[in-house]
Amino acid sequence: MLTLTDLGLRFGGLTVLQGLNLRLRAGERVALLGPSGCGKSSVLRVLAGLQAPSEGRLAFDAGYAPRWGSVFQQATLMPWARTVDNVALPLRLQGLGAGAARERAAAQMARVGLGGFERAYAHELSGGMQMRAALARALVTEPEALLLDEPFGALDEITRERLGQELLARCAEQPSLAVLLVTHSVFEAVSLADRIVVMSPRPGRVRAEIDVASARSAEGWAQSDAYFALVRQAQEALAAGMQTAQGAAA
Ligand SMILES: Nc1ncnc2c1ncn2[C@@H]1O[C@H](COP(=O)(O)OP(=O)(O)OP(=O)(O)O)[C@@H](O)[C@H]1O
Repeated sequence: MLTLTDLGLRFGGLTVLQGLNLRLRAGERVALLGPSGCGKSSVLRVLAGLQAPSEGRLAFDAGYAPRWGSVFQQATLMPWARTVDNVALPLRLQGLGAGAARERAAAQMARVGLGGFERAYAHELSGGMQMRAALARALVTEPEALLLDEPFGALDEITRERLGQELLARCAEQPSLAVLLVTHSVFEAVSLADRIVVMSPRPGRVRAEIDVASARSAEGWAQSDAYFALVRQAQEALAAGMQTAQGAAA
């Protein structure tokens, strides 16, 4: 779907990303894992076109227009608008009429388990429901890929787990949907991703790639030995990156 080659990003004297290479294929879920401040969100902002890279190249494969849906840690719903109008916003921005946009937004809300809450305001929804609304808003334009920046980070453990499983179910329904997920949780990465990209501390580059898809089992994955082996592998890759950085700074 897309390739990032030798991506570099600088803000004044601060080098955030350097020589970062990343490939995302259609239908693939990739988790970006790395220490705080290593530039994970910056990678997403470059992909979403919100941030111009200082160097390197972003190339889309033939046939793919860069159509993204994004969800961030905060649901960022407009507090004065009903949920259906929040979800309909990207369609309205594309020029769709209010009636048609609301109809598609309501259908999308039903798909994420928010049927019946179309007229609710954000303060009437729980944190998990607000995140569902943000997911519906990201999916309402039927994007080819989702950019998820710690979307479940502010939720309680059970809601987080449930929304993760719902995301997997959604991906199974739409097999071509690609997902790039920024997370701090190695458990979440191994639970949800096909491939984990571990970044080094700033300047961020790819330190290790861990293949999850070929080890994943359909049943009881999160209780399996293979799951815990991959969790350990991801933890070790993260820790090794930190040690290298501390060594370099010493
Ligand atoms: N617009 C900006 N101007 C200046 N510095 C910036 C800008 N955007 C990001 N940075 C800096 O780039 C670095 C990486 O930020 P980024 O948010 O991408 O990291 P992250 O890995 O997502 O962090 P976290 O895991 O804590 O969310 C940080 O030091 C941040 O202060």
